[in-house]
Amino acid sequence: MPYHRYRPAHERVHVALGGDRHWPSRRLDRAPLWVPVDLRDGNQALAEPMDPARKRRMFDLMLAMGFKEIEVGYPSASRTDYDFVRHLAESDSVPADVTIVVFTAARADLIEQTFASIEGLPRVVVHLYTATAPTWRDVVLGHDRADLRALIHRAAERMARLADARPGPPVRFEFSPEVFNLTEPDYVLEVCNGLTALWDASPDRPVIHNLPATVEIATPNVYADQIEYMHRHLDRRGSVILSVHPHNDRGTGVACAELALLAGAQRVEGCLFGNGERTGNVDLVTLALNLHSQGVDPMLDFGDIDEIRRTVEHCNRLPVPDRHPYAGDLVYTAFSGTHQDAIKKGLAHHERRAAELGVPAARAPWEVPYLPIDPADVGRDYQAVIRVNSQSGKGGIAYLLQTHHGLDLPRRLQIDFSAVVQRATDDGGHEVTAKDLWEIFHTTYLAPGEDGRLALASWATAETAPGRHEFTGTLVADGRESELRGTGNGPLSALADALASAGVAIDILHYAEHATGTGPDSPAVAYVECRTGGVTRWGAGRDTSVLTASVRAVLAAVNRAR
Ligand SMILES: CC(=O)SCCNC(=O)CCNC(=O)[C@H](O)C(C)(C)COP(=O)(O)OP(=O)(O)OC[C@H]1O[C@@H](n2cnc3c(N)ncnc32)[C@H](O)[C@@H]1OP(=O)(O)O
Ligand SMILES: CC(C)C(=O)C(=O)O
Ligand SMILES: [Mg+2]
Repeated sequence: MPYHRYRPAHERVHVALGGDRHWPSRRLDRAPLWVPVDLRDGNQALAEPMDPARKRRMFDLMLAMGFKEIEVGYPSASRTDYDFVRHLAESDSVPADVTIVVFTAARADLIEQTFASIEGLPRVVVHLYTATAPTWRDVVLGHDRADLRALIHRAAERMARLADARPGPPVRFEFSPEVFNLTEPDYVLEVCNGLTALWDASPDRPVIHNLPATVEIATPNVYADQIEYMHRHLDRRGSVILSVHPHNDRGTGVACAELALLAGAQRVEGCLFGNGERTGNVDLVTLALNLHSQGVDPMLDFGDIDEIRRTVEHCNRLPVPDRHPYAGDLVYTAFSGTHQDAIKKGLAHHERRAAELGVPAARAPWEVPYLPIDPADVGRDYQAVIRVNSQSGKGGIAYLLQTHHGLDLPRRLQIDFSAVVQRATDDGGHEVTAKDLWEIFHTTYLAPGEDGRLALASWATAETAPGRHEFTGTLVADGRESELRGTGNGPLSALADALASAGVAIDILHYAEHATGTGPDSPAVAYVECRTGGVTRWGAGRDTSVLTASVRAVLAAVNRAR
Protein backbone atom coordinates (compact mmCIF):
# COMPACT_ATOMS: atom_id res chain seq x y z
CA MET A 1 0.00 0.00 0.00
CA PRO A 2 1.34 3.48 -0.84
CA TYR A 3 0.97 4.66 2.76
CA HIS A 4 3.97 6.99 2.39
CA ARG A 5 1.70 9.37 0.43
CA TYR A 6 -0.07 10.39 3.64
CA ARG A 7 1.05 12.48 6.59
CA PRO A 8 -0.03 11.89 10.19
CA ALA A 9 -2.34 14.47 11.72
CA HIS A 10 0.35 15.91 14.02
CA GLU A 11 2.39 16.90 10.95
CA ARG A 12 -0.63 18.58 9.34
CA VAL A 13 -2.00 20.67 12.19
CA HIS A 14 -0.52 21.97 15.42
CA VAL A 15 -2.57 21.13 18.51
CA ALA A 16 -1.82 23.80 21.06
CA LEU A 17 -3.04 22.11 24.26
CA GLY A 18 0.19 20.29 25.09
CA GLY A 19 0.05 17.97 28.08
CA ASP A 20 -2.30 20.05 30.20
CA ARG A 21 -5.67 18.58 29.38
CA HIS A 22 -8.75 18.17 31.61
CA TRP A 23 -11.11 16.18 29.40
CA PRO A 24 -9.78 12.65 30.22
CA SER A 25 -10.97 12.85 33.83
CA ARG A 26 -14.38 14.40 33.12
CA ARG A 27 -17.71 12.51 32.88
CA LEU A 28 -20.76 13.02 30.73
CA ASP A 29 -23.64 13.80 33.06
CA ARG A 30 -26.08 15.73 30.87
CA ALA A 31 -27.24 15.89 27.30
CA PRO A 32 -25.89 18.70 25.12
CA LEU A 33 -28.13 20.76 22.87
CA TRP A 34 -28.73 18.41 19.95
CA VAL A 35 -29.09 20.04 16.55
CA PRO A 36 -30.08 17.80 13.66
CA VAL A 37 -28.67 18.92 10.32
CA ASP A 38 -30.38 16.21 8.24
CA LEU A 39 -32.35 18.82 6.32
CA ARG A 40 -29.14 20.61 5.28
CA ASP A 41 -25.91 18.59 5.61
CA GLY A 42 -27.68 15.24 5.34
CA ASN A 43 -29.82 16.47 2.48
CA GLN A 44 -26.88 17.86 0.46
CA ALA A 45 -25.32 14.37 0.56
CA LEU A 46 -28.32 12.62 -1.01
CA ALA A 47 -28.38 11.52 -4.63
CA GLU A 48 -32.01 12.65 -4.63
CA PRO A 49 -32.39 15.56 -2.20
CA MET A 50 -35.65 15.60 -0.26
CA ASP A 51 -38.72 17.06 -1.91
CA PRO A 52 -40.98 19.35 0.18
CA ALA A 53 -43.13 16.46 1.42
CA ARG A 54 -40.13 14.46 2.63
CA LYS A 55 -38.58 17.56 4.20
CA ARG A 56 -41.80 18.23 6.09
CA ARG A 57 -42.03 14.64 7.27
CA MET A 58 -38.47 14.75 8.57
CA PHE A 59 -39.14 18.08 10.27
CA ASP A 60 -42.27 16.74 11.98
CA LEU A 61 -40.31 13.70 13.18
CA MET A 62 -37.69 15.98 14.70
CA LEU A 63 -40.36 17.95 16.55
CA ALA A 64 -41.95 14.74 17.79
CA MET A 65 -38.58 13.49 19.06
CA GLY A 66 -38.10 16.70 21.04
CA PHE A 67 -35.38 18.59 19.13
CA LYS A 68 -35.37 22.28 20.08
CA GLU A 69 -33.02 23.66 17.44
CA ILE A 70 -33.22 22.37 13.87
CA GLU A 71 -31.13 23.32 10.83
CA VAL A 72 -33.73 23.30 8.08
CA GLY A 73 -31.74 24.09 4.97
CA TYR A 74 -29.46 26.21 2.81
CA PRO A 75 -32.14 28.60 1.53
CA SER A 76 -29.89 30.35 -1.01
CA ALA A 77 -28.85 27.05 -2.58
CA SER A 78 -32.11 25.82 -4.08
CA ARG A 79 -35.72 26.74 -4.63
CA THR A 80 -36.81 23.74 -2.55
CA ASP A 81 -34.78 24.87 0.46
CA TYR A 82 -35.92 28.48 0.12
CA ASP A 83 -39.55 27.46 -0.24
CA PHE A 84 -39.33 25.12 2.70
CA VAL A 85 -38.16 27.91 5.01
CA ARG A 86 -40.96 30.10 3.65
CA HIS A 87 -43.42 27.29 4.24
CA LEU A 88 -42.33 27.05 7.88
CA ALA A 89 -42.62 30.81 8.29
CA GLU A 90 -46.01 31.11 6.61
CA SER A 91 -47.70 27.99 7.97
CA ASP A 92 -46.95 28.76 11.61
CA SER A 93 -45.41 25.29 11.92
CA VAL A 94 -42.64 26.08 14.39
CA PRO A 95 -43.55 25.56 18.05
CA ALA A 96 -42.71 28.37 20.47
CA ASP A 97 -39.81 26.48 22.05
CA VAL A 98 -38.10 25.57 18.76
CA THR A 99 -35.42 27.60 16.96
CA ILE A 100 -34.80 27.35 13.22
CA VAL A 101 -31.25 27.42 11.82
CA VAL A 102 -30.53 28.44 8.22
CA PHE A 103 -27.15 28.05 6.57
CA THR A 104 -25.21 30.37 4.25
CA ALA A 105 -21.79 30.85 2.71
CA ALA A 106 -19.98 34.16 3.18
CA ARG A 107 -21.23 35.73 -0.02
CA ALA A 108 -23.34 38.87 -0.17
CA ASP A 109 -25.89 37.47 -2.64
CA LEU A 110 -26.39 34.30 -0.63
CA ILE A 111 -26.69 36.17 2.68
CA GLU A 112 -29.32 38.53 1.28
CA GLN A 113 -31.37 35.61 0.03
CA THR A 114 -31.02 33.82 3.36
CA PHE A 115 -32.44 36.77 5.22
CA ALA A 116 -35.27 37.07 2.71
CA SER A 117 -36.18 33.45 3.41
CA ILE A 118 -36.54 33.90 7.18
CA GLU A 119 -38.92 36.84 7.11
CA GLY A 120 -41.60 36.33 9.72
CA LEU A 121 -39.81 33.49 11.56
CA PRO A 122 -39.53 34.54 15.20
CA ARG A 123 -36.61 32.42 16.49
CA VAL A 124 -33.81 32.06 13.97
CA VAL A 125 -30.10 31.34 13.93
CA VAL A 126 -28.30 32.38 10.73
CA HIS A 127 -25.34 30.06 10.29
CA LEU A 128 -22.36 31.41 8.36
CA TYR A 129 -19.56 29.16 7.17
CA THR A 130 -16.22 29.50 5.44
CA ALA A 131 -13.40 27.03 5.20
CA THR A 132 -10.38 28.22 7.17
CA ALA A 133 -7.79 25.42 6.80
CA PRO A 134 -4.60 26.18 4.81
CA THR A 135 -5.31 23.88 1.85
CA TRP A 136 -8.80 25.35 1.42
CA ARG A 137 -7.46 28.90 1.77
CA ASP A 138 -4.76 28.29 -0.83
CA VAL A 139 -6.41 25.89 -3.25
CA VAL A 140 -10.15 26.56 -3.05
CA LEU A 141 -10.74 30.13 -1.95
CA GLY A 142 -7.47 31.76 -3.04
CA HIS A 143 -7.14 33.96 0.04
CA ASP A 144 -4.39 34.33 2.62
CA ARG A 145 -5.23 34.47 6.32
CA ALA A 146 -5.82 38.22 6.46
CA ASP A 147 -7.89 38.36 3.28
CA LEU A 148 -10.07 35.51 4.38
CA ARG A 149 -10.59 37.03 7.82
CA ALA A 150 -11.65 40.26 6.12
CA LEU A 151 -14.06 38.38 3.81
CA ILE A 152 -15.68 36.66 6.80
CA HIS A 153 -15.82 39.94 8.68
CA ARG A 154 -17.61 41.67 5.80
CA ALA A 155 -20.14 38.84 5.58
CA ALA A 156 -20.73 38.99 9.33
CA GLU A 157 -21.23 42.75 9.20
CA ARG A 158 -23.79 42.31 6.46
CA MET A 159 -25.61 39.73 8.56
CA ALA A 160 -25.63 42.10 11.54
CA ARG A 161 -27.04 44.92 9.39
CA LEU A 162 -29.76 42.72 7.94
CA ALA A 163 -30.61 41.41 11.40
CA ASP A 164 -30.86 44.91 12.83
CA ALA A 165 -33.23 45.89 10.06
CA ARG A 166 -35.59 43.04 10.88
CA PRO A 167 -38.61 43.61 13.08
CA GLY A 168 -39.31 41.22 15.94
CA PRO A 169 -37.01 39.22 18.19
CA PRO A 170 -33.28 39.42 17.41
CA VAL A 171 -31.73 36.91 15.04
CA ARG A 172 -28.89 34.90 16.56
CA PHE A 173 -25.66 34.03 14.77
CA GLU A 174 -23.59 30.93 14.26
CA PHE A 175 -20.18 30.65 12.63
CA SER A 176 -18.44 27.51 11.39
CA PRO A 177 -14.77 27.64 10.46
CA GLU A 178 -15.18 24.76 8.05
CA VAL A 179 -12.36 22.19 8.39
CA PHE A 180 -11.64 23.55 11.86
CA ASN A 181 -9.74 20.39 12.70
CA LEU A 182 -7.07 21.18 10.07
CA THR A 183 -6.93 24.90 10.81
CA GLU A 184 -4.20 26.56 12.91
CA PRO A 185 -5.73 27.06 16.39
CA ASP A 186 -4.53 30.65 16.67
CA TYR A 187 -6.23 31.49 13.37
CA VAL A 188 -9.53 29.95 14.48
CA LEU A 189 -9.35 32.02 17.67
CA GLU A 190 -8.55 35.16 15.72
CA VAL A 191 -11.56 34.69 13.42
CA CYS A 192 -14.03 33.45 16.05
CA ASN A 193 -13.11 36.04 18.67
CA GLY A 194 -13.42 38.73 16.01
CA LEU A 195 -16.99 37.61 15.28
CA THR A 196 -17.91 37.38 18.96
CA ALA A 197 -16.94 41.03 19.29
CA LEU A 198 -18.53 42.12 16.01
CA TRP A 199 -21.84 40.43 16.84
CA ASP A 200 -21.56 41.70 20.39
CA ALA A 201 -22.38 38.35 21.93
CA SER A 202 -23.88 38.41 25.40
CA PRO A 203 -25.15 35.69 27.75
CA ASP A 204 -28.74 36.35 26.69
CA ARG A 205 -27.84 36.51 23.00
CA PRO A 206 -24.88 34.13 22.76
CA VAL A 207 -23.07 33.44 19.52
CA ILE A 208 -22.56 29.83 18.44
CA HIS A 209 -19.08 28.84 17.36
CA ASN A 210 -19.40 25.49 15.65
CA LEU A 211 -16.08 23.71 15.19
CA PRO A 212 -16.41 21.02 12.52
CA ALA A 213 -14.31 17.98 11.86
CA THR A 214 -15.46 18.45 8.28
CA VAL A 215 -13.30 15.51 7.25
CA GLU A 216 -12.07 13.35 10.13
CA ILE A 217 -8.29 13.25 10.13
CA ALA A 218 -7.11 12.04 13.53
CA THR A 219 -7.92 9.88 16.51
CA PRO A 220 -10.69 11.32 18.72
CA ASN A 221 -8.28 12.41 21.47
CA VAL A 222 -6.77 14.92 19.03
CA TYR A 223 -10.18 16.45 18.34
CA ALA A 224 -10.82 16.57 22.09
CA ASP A 225 -7.54 18.46 22.61
CA GLN A 226 -8.49 20.89 19.85
CA ILE A 227 -11.91 21.51 21.40
CA GLU A 228 -10.55 21.91 24.93
CA TYR A 229 -8.06 24.47 23.66
CA MET A 230 -10.90 26.50 22.12
CA HIS A 231 -13.06 26.06 25.20
CA ARG A 232 -10.34 27.59 27.32
CA HIS A 233 -9.28 30.37 24.97
CA LEU A 234 -12.42 31.67 23.30
CA ASP A 235 -13.26 35.25 24.37
CA ARG A 236 -16.45 35.99 26.33
CA ARG A 237 -16.85 32.30 27.01
CA GLY A 238 -20.14 32.84 28.87
CA SER A 239 -21.55 34.43 25.71
CA VAL A 240 -20.39 31.67 23.38
CA ILE A 241 -22.07 28.31 22.81
CA LEU A 242 -19.31 25.93 21.79
CA SER A 243 -20.70 23.51 19.23
CA VAL A 244 -19.16 20.54 17.43
CA HIS A 245 -19.92 18.99 14.08
CA PRO A 246 -18.02 15.73 13.59
CA HIS A 247 -18.06 13.70 10.40
CA ASN A 248 -17.24 10.03 10.34
CA ASP A 249 -14.46 9.47 7.79
CA ARG A 250 -12.42 7.35 10.19
CA GLY A 251 -15.51 5.69 11.67
CA THR A 252 -14.97 7.56 14.95
CA GLY A 253 -17.49 10.39 14.66
CA VAL A 254 -19.34 9.27 17.79
CA ALA A 255 -16.12 9.00 19.80
CA CYS A 256 -15.06 12.46 18.59
CA ALA A 257 -18.36 13.98 19.70
CA GLU A 258 -18.26 12.28 23.10
CA LEU A 259 -14.70 13.35 23.83
CA ALA A 260 -15.48 16.85 22.55
CA LEU A 261 -18.31 17.07 25.09
CA LEU A 262 -15.86 16.08 27.82
CA ALA A 263 -13.60 18.82 26.49
CA GLY A 264 -16.19 21.58 26.88
CA ALA A 265 -18.56 21.40 23.90
CA GLN A 266 -22.19 22.26 24.72
CA ARG A 267 -23.95 21.62 21.45
CA VAL A 268 -23.70 18.82 18.86
CA GLU A 269 -24.72 18.95 15.22
CA GLY A 270 -25.32 15.61 13.52
CA CYS A 271 -27.81 13.49 11.60
CA LEU A 272 -30.22 10.72 12.48
CA PHE A 273 -28.52 7.36 11.95
CA GLY A 274 -25.44 9.20 10.66
CA ASN A 275 -26.49 10.22 7.18
CA GLY A 276 -24.30 12.89 5.60
CA GLU A 277 -21.43 13.64 3.27
CA ARG A 278 -19.23 10.59 2.43
CA THR A 279 -19.29 8.36 5.55
CA GLY A 280 -21.82 10.65 7.17
CA ASN A 281 -22.28 13.15 9.93
CA VAL A 282 -22.06 11.97 13.50
CA ASP A 283 -25.08 9.86 14.42
CA LEU A 284 -27.31 11.64 16.92
CA VAL A 285 -29.30 8.48 17.68
CA THR A 286 -26.21 6.62 18.86
CA LEU A 287 -24.93 9.59 20.83
CA ALA A 288 -28.23 10.16 22.63
CA LEU A 289 -28.86 6.50 23.39
CA ASN A 290 -25.27 6.13 24.60
CA LEU A 291 -26.17 8.70 27.25
CA HIS A 292 -29.45 6.90 28.01
CA SER A 293 -27.50 3.68 28.60
CA GLN A 294 -25.37 5.55 31.19
CA GLY A 295 -28.38 6.70 33.17
CA VAL A 296 -28.34 10.22 31.66
CA ASP A 297 -31.56 11.75 30.28
CA PRO A 298 -30.98 11.94 26.50
CA MET A 299 -33.61 14.72 26.22
CA LEU A 300 -35.02 13.02 23.11
CA ASP A 301 -37.81 10.49 22.73
CA PHE A 302 -36.80 7.15 21.18
CA GLY A 303 -39.85 5.26 22.46
CA ASP A 304 -40.61 3.94 18.96
CA ILE A 305 -37.24 3.64 17.28
CA ASP A 306 -38.61 1.57 14.41
CA GLU A 307 -41.00 4.35 13.44
CA ILE A 308 -38.11 6.86 13.60
CA ARG A 309 -36.03 4.57 11.43
CA ARG A 310 -38.81 4.02 8.91
CA THR A 311 -39.38 7.76 8.57
CA VAL A 312 -35.68 8.51 8.12
CA GLU A 313 -35.30 5.70 5.60
CA HIS A 314 -38.28 7.06 3.68
CA CYS A 315 -36.96 10.63 3.69
CA ASN A 316 -33.34 9.77 2.81
CA ARG A 317 -34.13 6.80 0.57
CA LEU A 318 -31.25 5.06 2.28
CA PRO A 319 -31.47 1.97 4.48
CA VAL A 320 -30.29 1.82 8.11
CA PRO A 321 -28.01 -1.23 8.37
CA ASP A 322 -29.00 -4.29 10.40
CA ARG A 323 -26.07 -3.75 12.79
CA HIS A 324 -26.68 -0.05 13.38
CA PRO A 325 -26.33 0.71 17.13
CA TYR A 326 -29.67 0.64 18.96
CA ALA A 327 -31.77 0.63 15.77
CA GLY A 328 -30.59 -2.14 13.43
CA ASP A 329 -32.77 -5.20 12.98
CA LEU A 330 -30.17 -7.48 14.57
CA VAL A 331 -28.87 -5.42 17.46
CA TYR A 332 -31.03 -7.01 20.15
CA THR A 333 -30.66 -10.50 18.72
CA ALA A 334 -28.33 -13.27 19.91
CA PHE A 335 -27.62 -16.30 17.73
CA SER A 336 -24.75 -17.71 19.73
CA GLY A 337 -25.37 -20.33 22.37
CA THR A 338 -23.63 -18.87 25.40
CA HIS A 339 -25.07 -15.41 24.78
CA GLN A 340 -28.55 -16.91 24.47
CA ASP A 341 -28.10 -18.85 27.66
CA ALA A 342 -26.98 -15.71 29.51
CA ILE A 343 -29.82 -13.60 28.09
CA LYS A 344 -32.42 -16.24 28.99
CA LYS A 345 -31.15 -16.35 32.58
CA GLY A 346 -30.82 -12.56 32.63
CA LEU A 347 -34.40 -11.99 31.51
CA ALA A 348 -35.74 -14.45 34.08
CA HIS A 349 -33.64 -12.76 36.79
CA HIS A 350 -34.92 -9.35 35.65
CA GLU A 351 -38.55 -10.48 36.02
CA ARG A 352 -37.87 -11.84 39.52
CA ARG A 353 -36.06 -8.69 40.58
CA ALA A 354 -38.87 -6.45 39.31
CA ALA A 355 -41.39 -8.55 41.28
CA GLU A 356 -39.23 -8.30 44.42
CA LEU A 357 -39.00 -4.53 44.01
CA GLY A 358 -42.74 -4.33 43.31
CA VAL A 359 -42.25 -2.37 40.07
CA PRO A 360 -43.18 -3.22 36.48
CA ALA A 361 -40.38 -4.96 34.58
CA ALA A 362 -40.12 -1.95 32.24
CA ARG A 363 -39.21 0.26 35.23
CA ALA A 364 -36.81 -2.05 37.06
CA PRO A 365 -33.04 -1.48 36.92
CA TRP A 366 -31.59 -3.22 33.87
CA GLU A 367 -28.69 -5.65 34.05
CA VAL A 368 -29.28 -8.31 31.44
CA PRO A 369 -26.08 -9.73 29.93
CA TYR A 370 -25.29 -8.73 26.35
CA LEU A 371 -28.15 -6.24 26.10
CA PRO A 372 -26.81 -2.74 26.87
CA ILE A 373 -30.35 -1.36 27.11
CA ASP A 374 -33.78 -2.92 27.50
CA PRO A 375 -35.12 -3.27 23.92
CA ALA A 376 -38.51 -2.27 25.35
CA ASP A 377 -37.14 1.25 26.03
CA VAL A 378 -37.03 1.85 22.28
CA GLY A 379 -40.27 0.01 21.54
CA ARG A 380 -38.74 -3.33 20.61
CA ASP A 381 -40.15 -6.57 22.03
CA TYR A 382 -38.28 -9.68 23.09
CA GLN A 383 -39.46 -11.77 20.13
CA ALA A 384 -36.28 -11.17 18.16
CA VAL A 385 -33.87 -11.30 21.09
CA ILE A 386 -32.98 -14.94 20.59
CA ARG A 387 -32.73 -16.55 17.18
CA VAL A 388 -31.41 -19.99 16.42
CA ASN A 389 -28.84 -21.19 13.92
CA SER A 390 -25.88 -23.56 14.00
CA GLN A 391 -24.09 -21.36 16.58
CA SER A 392 -26.95 -21.61 19.04
CA GLY A 393 -27.12 -23.62 22.24
CA LYS A 394 -29.69 -25.16 24.50
CA GLY A 395 -30.51 -21.90 26.30
CA GLY A 396 -31.71 -20.07 23.22
CA ILE A 397 -33.58 -23.05 21.85
CA ALA A 398 -35.33 -23.61 25.15
CA TYR A 399 -36.14 -19.92 25.35
CA LEU A 400 -37.85 -19.95 21.96
CA LEU A 401 -39.85 -23.09 22.75
CA GLN A 402 -40.90 -21.58 26.04
CA THR A 403 -41.88 -18.13 24.76
CA HIS A 404 -43.56 -19.29 21.55
CA HIS A 405 -45.02 -22.69 22.51
CA GLY A 406 -45.18 -22.72 26.29
CA LEU A 407 -42.78 -25.68 26.66
CA ASP A 408 -40.54 -25.67 29.74
CA LEU A 409 -38.04 -28.41 28.90
CA PRO A 410 -36.16 -30.21 31.71
CA ARG A 411 -32.47 -29.33 31.57
CA ARG A 412 -31.27 -32.72 30.24
CA LEU A 413 -33.94 -32.64 27.55
CA GLN A 414 -32.74 -29.14 26.57
CA ILE A 415 -29.28 -30.61 26.04
CA ASP A 416 -30.67 -33.57 24.10
CA PHE A 417 -32.85 -31.39 21.88
CA SER A 418 -30.05 -28.89 21.27
CA ALA A 419 -27.99 -31.69 19.69
CA VAL A 420 -30.95 -32.58 17.45
CA VAL A 421 -31.31 -28.94 16.36
CA GLN A 422 -27.56 -28.65 15.85
CA ARG A 423 -27.65 -31.55 13.39
CA ALA A 424 -30.59 -29.98 11.55
CA THR A 425 -28.91 -26.56 11.29
CA ASP A 426 -25.45 -27.93 10.48
CA ASP A 427 -26.97 -29.76 7.52
CA GLY A 428 -28.93 -26.77 6.21
CA GLY A 429 -26.71 -23.97 7.58
CA HIS A 430 -29.70 -21.63 7.89
CA GLU A 431 -31.61 -19.95 10.66
CA VAL A 432 -34.31 -21.96 12.44
CA THR A 433 -37.50 -20.16 13.43
CA ALA A 434 -39.64 -20.89 16.48
CA LYS A 435 -42.07 -22.66 14.13
CA ASP A 436 -39.26 -24.83 12.73
CA LEU A 437 -38.17 -25.68 16.27
CA TRP A 438 -41.67 -26.77 17.14
CA GLU A 439 -41.78 -29.02 14.08
CA ILE A 440 -38.41 -30.58 14.91
CA PHE A 441 -39.53 -31.08 18.52
CA HIS A 442 -42.80 -32.61 17.40
CA THR A 443 -41.18 -35.01 14.94
CA THR A 444 -38.47 -36.02 17.40
CA TYR A 445 -40.25 -36.37 20.75
CA LEU A 446 -44.03 -36.18 20.32
CA ALA A 447 -44.81 -38.07 17.11
CA PRO A 448 -43.21 -41.41 18.21
CA GLY A 449 -45.75 -41.52 21.08
CA GLU A 450 -48.71 -40.92 18.75
CA ASP A 451 -48.03 -43.21 15.79
CA GLY A 452 -44.94 -45.29 16.62
CA ARG A 453 -44.34 -49.01 15.99
CA LEU A 454 -45.31 -49.68 19.61
CA ALA A 455 -48.77 -48.24 20.31
CA LEU A 456 -51.75 -48.71 22.62
CA ALA A 457 -55.03 -49.41 20.78
CA SER A 458 -56.88 -48.75 24.02
CA TRP A 459 -55.96 -48.42 27.68
CA ALA A 460 -57.33 -47.58 31.11
CA THR A 461 -56.05 -47.06 34.63
CA ALA A 462 -57.75 -47.57 37.96
CA GLU A 463 -56.79 -47.04 41.58
CA THR A 464 -57.72 -50.45 42.97
CA ALA A 465 -56.68 -49.60 46.53
CA PRO A 466 -55.12 -46.49 48.12
CA GLY A 467 -51.65 -46.10 46.52
CA ARG A 468 -52.18 -49.12 44.24
CA HIS A 469 -52.81 -48.55 40.54
CA GLU A 470 -53.64 -50.92 37.73
CA PHE A 471 -52.94 -50.38 34.02
CA THR A 472 -54.76 -52.42 31.37
CA GLY A 473 -54.67 -52.05 27.62
CA THR A 474 -54.20 -53.50 24.16
CA LEU A 475 -50.66 -53.18 22.89
CA VAL A 476 -50.01 -53.05 19.16
CA ALA A 477 -46.40 -53.97 18.40
CA ASP A 478 -45.37 -54.13 14.75
CA GLY A 479 -48.99 -54.80 13.76
CA ARG A 480 -49.59 -57.59 16.34
CA GLU A 481 -51.98 -57.04 19.24
CA SER A 482 -51.57 -58.33 22.80
CA GLU A 483 -53.36 -57.63 26.07
CA LEU A 484 -51.46 -55.83 28.84
CA ARG A 485 -51.95 -55.69 32.55
CA GLY A 486 -49.68 -54.32 35.24
CA THR A 487 -49.72 -52.76 38.69
CA GLY A 488 -47.67 -50.18 40.54
CA ASN A 489 -47.75 -47.33 43.06
CA GLY A 490 -48.81 -44.88 40.32
CA PRO A 491 -50.27 -45.04 36.81
CA LEU A 492 -46.85 -44.79 35.15
CA SER A 493 -45.22 -47.50 37.25
CA ALA A 494 -48.30 -49.66 36.46
CA LEU A 495 -47.73 -48.95 32.76
CA ALA A 496 -44.03 -49.91 33.14
CA ASP A 497 -45.08 -53.14 34.82
CA ALA A 498 -47.61 -53.85 32.04
CA LEU A 499 -45.02 -53.25 29.33
CA ALA A 500 -42.58 -55.55 31.14
CA SER A 501 -45.25 -58.28 31.07
CA ALA A 502 -45.22 -57.89 27.27
CA GLY A 503 -41.44 -58.21 27.14
CA VAL A 504 -40.63 -54.47 26.99
CA ALA A 505 -38.69 -53.74 30.20
CA ILE A 506 -38.34 -50.01 30.89
CA ASP A 507 -36.84 -47.76 33.57
CA ILE A 508 -38.34 -44.29 33.95
CA LEU A 509 -35.36 -42.09 34.87
CA HIS A 510 -37.01 -38.69 34.80
CA TYR A 511 -40.56 -37.43 34.63
CA ALA A 512 -41.90 -33.87 34.43
CA GLU A 513 -45.14 -32.28 33.30
CA HIS A 514 -46.71 -28.84 33.17
CA ALA A 515 -49.60 -26.94 31.63
CA THR A 516 -48.77 -25.05 28.44
CA GLY A 517 -51.22 -22.24 29.12
CA THR A 518 -53.52 -20.88 31.78
CA GLY A 519 -57.08 -21.91 30.70
CA PRO A 520 -58.69 -25.28 31.56
CA ASP A 521 -58.50 -26.33 27.90
CA SER A 522 -54.81 -25.61 27.49
CA PRO A 523 -52.94 -28.88 26.88
CA ALA A 524 -50.53 -30.35 29.36
CA VAL A 525 -47.19 -31.61 28.25
CA ALA A 526 -45.24 -34.48 29.85
CA TYR A 527 -41.57 -35.33 29.43
CA VAL A 528 -40.16 -38.76 30.21
CA GLU A 529 -36.60 -40.02 30.12
CA CYS A 530 -36.64 -43.78 29.75
CA ARG A 531 -34.05 -46.56 29.56
CA THR A 532 -34.94 -49.70 27.66
CA GLY A 533 -32.72 -52.39 26.18
CA GLY A 534 -29.65 -50.44 27.42
CA VAL A 535 -30.65 -47.31 25.46
CA THR A 536 -31.79 -44.05 27.11
CA ARG A 537 -34.14 -41.74 25.27
CA TRP A 538 -36.47 -38.79 25.95
CA GLY A 539 -40.08 -38.75 24.84
CA ALA A 540 -42.85 -36.20 25.20
CA GLY A 541 -46.65 -36.26 25.12
CA ARG A 542 -49.21 -33.50 24.81
CA ASP A 543 -52.89 -33.70 25.66
CA THR A 544 -55.53 -31.91 27.71
CA SER A 545 -55.28 -34.94 30.09
CA VAL A 546 -51.99 -35.05 31.98
CA LEU A 547 -52.26 -38.87 32.20
CA THR A 548 -52.72 -39.28 28.45
CA ALA A 549 -49.79 -36.90 27.85
CA SER A 550 -47.66 -38.99 30.24
CA VAL A 551 -48.57 -42.34 28.64
CA ARG A 552 -47.74 -40.92 25.20
CA ALA A 553 -44.43 -39.58 26.53
CA VAL A 554 -43.47 -43.09 27.74
CA LEU A 555 -44.43 -44.67 24.42
CA ALA A 556 -42.47 -41.98 22.55
CA ALA A 557 -39.33 -42.64 24.60
CA VAL A 558 -39.67 -46.41 24.16
CA ASN A 559 -40.25 -46.13 20.41
CA ARG A 560 -37.25 -43.84 20.07
CA ALA A 561 -35.09 -46.30 21.99
CA ARG A 562 -36.25 -49.26 19.92
C1 LIG B 1 -18.88 21.18 4.61
C2 LIG B 1 -20.16 21.65 4.07
O1 LIG B 1 -21.09 20.98 4.16
S1 LIG B 1 -20.21 23.16 3.33
C3 LIG B 1 -21.77 23.27 2.59
C4 LIG B 1 -21.76 22.77 1.21
N1 LIG B 1 -23.08 22.68 0.73
C5 LIG B 1 -23.39 22.96 -0.53
O2 LIG B 1 -22.54 23.32 -1.30
C6 LIG B 1 -24.80 22.69 -0.96
C7 LIG B 1 -25.44 23.89 -1.63
N2 LIG B 1 -24.61 24.63 -2.49
C8 LIG B 1 -25.02 25.11 -3.73
O3 LIG B 1 -26.13 24.81 -4.16
C9 LIG B 1 -24.11 25.98 -4.49
O4 LIG B 1 -22.78 25.76 -4.11
C10 LIG B 1 -24.47 27.48 -4.30
C11 LIG B 1 -25.84 27.73 -4.94
C12 LIG B 1 -24.55 27.86 -2.84
C13 LIG B 1 -23.44 28.37 -4.95
O5 LIG B 1 -23.29 27.95 -6.29
P1 LIG B 1 -22.27 28.69 -7.32
O6 LIG B 1 -22.49 30.13 -7.22
O7 LIG B 1 -22.44 28.01 -8.60
O8 LIG B 1 -20.82 28.41 -6.72
P2 LIG B 1 -20.08 27.04 -6.45
O9 LIG B 1 -21.01 26.02 -5.92
O10 LIG B 1 -19.31 26.65 -7.64
O11 LIG B 1 -19.17 27.52 -5.26
C14 LIG B 1 -17.81 27.76 -5.37
C15 LIG B 1 -17.47 29.23 -5.23
O12 LIG B 1 -17.86 29.71 -3.94
C16 LIG B 1 -16.69 30.02 -3.18
N3 LIG B 1 -16.97 29.57 -1.83
C17 LIG B 1 -17.03 28.31 -1.39
N4 LIG B 1 -17.35 28.31 -0.10
C18 LIG B 1 -17.51 29.58 0.27
C19 LIG B 1 -17.84 30.19 1.48
N5 LIG B 1 -18.11 29.48 2.55
N6 LIG B 1 -17.96 31.51 1.52
C20 LIG B 1 -17.70 32.25 0.42
N7 LIG B 1 -17.39 31.72 -0.76
C21 LIG B 1 -17.28 30.41 -0.83
C22 LIG B 1 -15.57 29.29 -3.88
O13 LIG B 1 -14.33 29.87 -3.64
C23 LIG B 1 -16.00 29.39 -5.32
O14 LIG B 1 -15.70 30.69 -5.76
P3 LIG B 1 -15.15 30.95 -7.27
O15 LIG B 1 -16.26 30.50 -8.16
O16 LIG B 1 -14.92 32.40 -7.27
O17 LIG B 1 -13.92 30.14 -7.43
C1 LIG C 1 -20.81 23.12 9.47
C2 LIG C 1 -20.45 22.97 8.04
C3 LIG C 1 -19.55 23.95 7.51
C4 LIG C 1 -20.20 21.57 7.71
O1 LIG C 1 -21.13 20.92 7.35
C5 LIG C 1 -18.88 20.93 7.90
O2 LIG C 1 -17.86 21.58 8.07
O3 LIG C 1 -18.88 19.68 7.86
MG1 LIG D 1 -20.82 18.84 7.61
